[in-house]
Amino acid sequence: MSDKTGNKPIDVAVGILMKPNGDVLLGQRPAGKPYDGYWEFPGGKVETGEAILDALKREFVEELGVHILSASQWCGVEHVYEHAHVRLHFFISREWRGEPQSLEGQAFAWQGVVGVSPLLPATIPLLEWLDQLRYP
Ligand SMILES: Nc1nc2c([nH]c(=O)n2[C@H]2C[C@H](O)[C@@H](COP(=O)(O)OP(=O)(O)OP(=O)(O)O)O2)c(=O)[nH]1
Repeated sequence: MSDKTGNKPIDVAVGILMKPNGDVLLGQRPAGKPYDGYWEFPGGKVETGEAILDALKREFVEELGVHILSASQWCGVEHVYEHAHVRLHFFISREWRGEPQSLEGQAFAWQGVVGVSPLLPATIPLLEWLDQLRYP
């Protein structure tokens, strides 16, 4: 659905790398992007004609040098920011190759109970759902 300004949502592929102990990887948005300094799960915009899972894999290679081997689609969240109307497609991956590297100069952190802040507003509700999944 378009928002009240008539803008179509932008699809964003987002990945939650999850270790066997439940720890998940978060990254900090680099300077120059909207909401720089905020924490998020790694990912980025889906390009025209690109499958969402392909976008996820591409973003992880570009940002972190990580090759996602498998990922399952988890949930979708739509959010209207002042800079964009986004439709976030969250995936959970437990299988990847490579250690995350900071290829875009961003900080990242493995977290159990998430303690980094601030988080992107649309991502905040996900944490409670994620904890229900990780710590039933
Ligand atoms: N990666 C990611 N993006 C999120 C999350 N939560 C959330 O609201 N977003 C929003 C912020 C941005 O508006 C959008 C992602 O776009 P982006 O600008 O980071 O994507 P990109 O890396 O493709 O950027 P660029 O090519 O335009 O530089 O999704 C999240 O947890 N992870």
